[in-house]
Amino acid sequence: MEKSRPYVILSAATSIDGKIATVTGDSKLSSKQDSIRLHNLRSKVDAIIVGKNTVLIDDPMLTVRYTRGKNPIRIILDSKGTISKNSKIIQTSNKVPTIIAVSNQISKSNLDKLKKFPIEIIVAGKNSINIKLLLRKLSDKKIKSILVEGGGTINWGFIKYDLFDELIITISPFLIGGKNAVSLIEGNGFRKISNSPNLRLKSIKRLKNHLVLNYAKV
Ligand SMILES: NC(=O)C1=CN([C@@H]2O[C@H](COP(=O)(O)OP(=O)(O)OC[C@H]3O[C@@H](n4cnc5c(N)ncnc54)[C@H](OP(=O)(O)O)[C@@H]3O)[C@@H](O)[C@H]2O)C=CC1
Ligand SMILES: Nc1nc(O)c(N)c(N[C@@H]2O[C@H](COP(=O)(O)O)[C@@H](O)[C@H]2O)n1
Repeated sequence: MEKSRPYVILSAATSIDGKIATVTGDSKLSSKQDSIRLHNLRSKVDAIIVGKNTVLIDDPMLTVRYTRGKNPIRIILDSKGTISKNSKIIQTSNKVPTIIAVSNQISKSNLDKLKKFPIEIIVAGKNSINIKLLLRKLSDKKIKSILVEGGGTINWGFIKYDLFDELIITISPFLIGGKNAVSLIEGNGFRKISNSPNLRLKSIKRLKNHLVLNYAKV
């Protein structure tokens, strides 16, 4: 692992067929027990990252609620700074530390809108967000551990550049199907299995009908 970036854990709940949301964006795959596990994990990391589609579709809080513990910093990857001011993330930015990562593509008007809220804006990249550069900037801010909570497009962004250390996937007892449903990993994917990162199964935990798989990069 490079020293210049935080420790990165990719986290998601999938159906048995590897989807993280249906075609309509329904994504509640975890059980209550698994959500408690997730919130416990959230309380142990310095920051959570999600993509802008996840904010648009889920309107998440990304806080610790099902257990006691500190809220991590919330980081949204949103090149053009299009996040809605009505989103829970923006509306609670006075209570939970929040960073919006943008690129040079952001318009002045979007930047001005974001600057009205108590959020930090980090510019990292010319077009899309340069994740490697962003991680370096987060490292400079003493952020040592990050939980990446999707969606599929963001997951691919971390996987394709080999910018993660661990993978924690809950396999939920559902079958979703549909070529337009969101997969754990979107994007172009690898052309050969030999291009995949090598993963070592660290643990399997059974939570009734859910299985929590924890893989580490070899
Ligand atoms: N079951 C689960 O565990 C989870 C399910 N989900 C589900 O996933 C779905 C959303 O996933 P998805 O549509 O893939 O979108 P994402 O949430 O992954 O967001 C993708 C967007 O992030 C922006 N982005 C900024 N920088 C980058 C970068 N370097 N690499 C990739 N993307 C970047 C892009 O928009 P731009 O170019 O404009 O910046 C891109 O379109 C939702 O339905 C949600 O419910 C999400 C998380 C967990
Ligand atoms: N681990 C996991 N299981 C699921 O079933 C999920 N739907 C998700 N989604 C991620 O968690 C966010 C919601 O967080 P809040 O409950 O609003 O705090 C969601 O936006 C995804 O990032 N994860």
